[in-house]
Amino acid sequence: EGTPVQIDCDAATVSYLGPEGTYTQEACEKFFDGKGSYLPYETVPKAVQALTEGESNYAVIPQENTIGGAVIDYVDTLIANENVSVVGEVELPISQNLLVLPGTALENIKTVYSHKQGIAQGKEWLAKNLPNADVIEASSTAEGAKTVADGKDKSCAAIASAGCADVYGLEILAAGIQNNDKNKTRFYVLSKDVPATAASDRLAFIASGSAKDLPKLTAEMDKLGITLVALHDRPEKTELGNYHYLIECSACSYENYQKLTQDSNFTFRYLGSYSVK
Ligand SMILES: O=C(O)C(=O)Cc1ccccc1
Repeated sequence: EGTPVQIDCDAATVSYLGPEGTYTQEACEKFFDGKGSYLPYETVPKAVQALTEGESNYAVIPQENTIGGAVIDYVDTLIANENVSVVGEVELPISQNLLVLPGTALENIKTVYSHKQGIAQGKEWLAKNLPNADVIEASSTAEGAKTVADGKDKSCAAIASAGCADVYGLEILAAGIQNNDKNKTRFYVLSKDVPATAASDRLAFIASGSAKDLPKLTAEMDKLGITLVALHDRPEKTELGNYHYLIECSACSYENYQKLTQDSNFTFRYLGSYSVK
């Protein structure tokens, strides 16, 4: 029942947060089986803009991390781009590393670069091992690694993937420095296609309106046997107490989603029904 997600990996042109070596690139390769072509962009909004303007036919964006939580800027990007749908999800285990120029010792390091999520994930390790280092936010983990490589300054290090060591000619000074061994990031695969409705692993939508209407919605979900997987609130920017709720569920048919929308004070935007890789 309903339209399923259809993806031709060979024909996929995928925009993502670059440069080469980001975790998002790993997510792209996992989802599209290493097929298709990948176009790196400086920021997530630019990668999504590439999709909406037709430079790519998919965009992959980080959405939530075990340690850092929702990447709120990227949730906002999804909310702001009203004509994109979610066609897939990737869950990627994340292991963080401290990358340096070859021959750098821990004592040399004064500055550490990473993406906001990489900084959150390495926080405990940094507090213990480099308590006096300045931590500087980069647009991505790979951008931080590239900054260290290009700068040729042995007082600098980056928190990034092991793959970035190869890409940028850096050395792994410490491996597995994330605070938690179960560290994972969830990524969304976006498209401009009409959202699929056939039953799948997950179903996502945005409910916009007042917080006071949320208990009724979740009670209704419970009654229909729908499992809540994640719920993120972002301000609707109208008045305090009004939100866009990004809601992801499992065990939810499109028919049951439609039941939720009936007789509710929220405004709904359906994002799609899709599988998790
Ligand atoms: O900066 C990256 O490599 C990203 O893809 C964003 C990110 C950063 C840290 C963990 C997961 C995703």
